[in-house]
Amino acid sequence: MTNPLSAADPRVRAGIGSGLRIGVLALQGDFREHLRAVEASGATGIGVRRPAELDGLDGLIIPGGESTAIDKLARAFELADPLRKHIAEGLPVYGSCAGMILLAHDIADPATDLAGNPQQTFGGLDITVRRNAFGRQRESFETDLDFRGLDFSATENGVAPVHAVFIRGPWVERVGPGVEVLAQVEPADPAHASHAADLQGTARIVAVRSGQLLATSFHPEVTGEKRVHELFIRMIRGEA
Ligand SMILES: NC(=O)CC[C@H](N)C(=O)O
Repeated sequence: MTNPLSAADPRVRAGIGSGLRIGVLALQGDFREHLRAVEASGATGIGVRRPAELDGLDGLIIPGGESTAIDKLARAFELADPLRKHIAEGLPVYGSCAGMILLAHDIADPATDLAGNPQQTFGGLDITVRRNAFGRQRESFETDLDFRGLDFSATENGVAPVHAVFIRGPWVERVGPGVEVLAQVEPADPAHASHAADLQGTARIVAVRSGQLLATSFHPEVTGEKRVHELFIRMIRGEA
């Protein structure tokens, strides 16, 4: 439980991320949008392409994009193993979409390369994800979600509505012990269908947290939604 910052708190005036160094893995995908969101919070945003750039970070964001490409590039740039080490040592990490896939322990349907080797992840989050899960016909859609822990004015883990944009996003098929579910897409009531996802009547998990790791299937960085990055910053600060 956290207390909302009072208006007198210098962090409110300076931006809640002020004084933090937050890296964004900048190999492929929409890292520029995340860097913008980080800078908007008052933190210093650092594009990470080399292992040495992981040192001294307060947190790291793995952006949306293509998880197979980010995996290959991370290995080619010799970032994958140092990143696994930092995650194991407790570096706070937020992954959106492809970033969620890269934080997952398991992929239900991993892509394989030409030699038949399955794509790899950095891991850290005890979840199984399914890629491109929301149906072939209309893989991208928008919907409103109830997101736990975003209403910082509430005393207990306040739920707040979030407008979420999904772009060929994954869903979470399994959560291990200690993984908290923060948001799900509910099957649309056909009378009030607000999204095109074919959920076959089953709610699907699209946001999770475990310790210092946060992941969403959707992209707050493209809608100007600041509260998910704010939650991540509060996690870094030990306030959420
Ligand atoms: N917008 C995204 O990040 C899409 C993720 C992509 N479908 C993947 O498997 O990596």
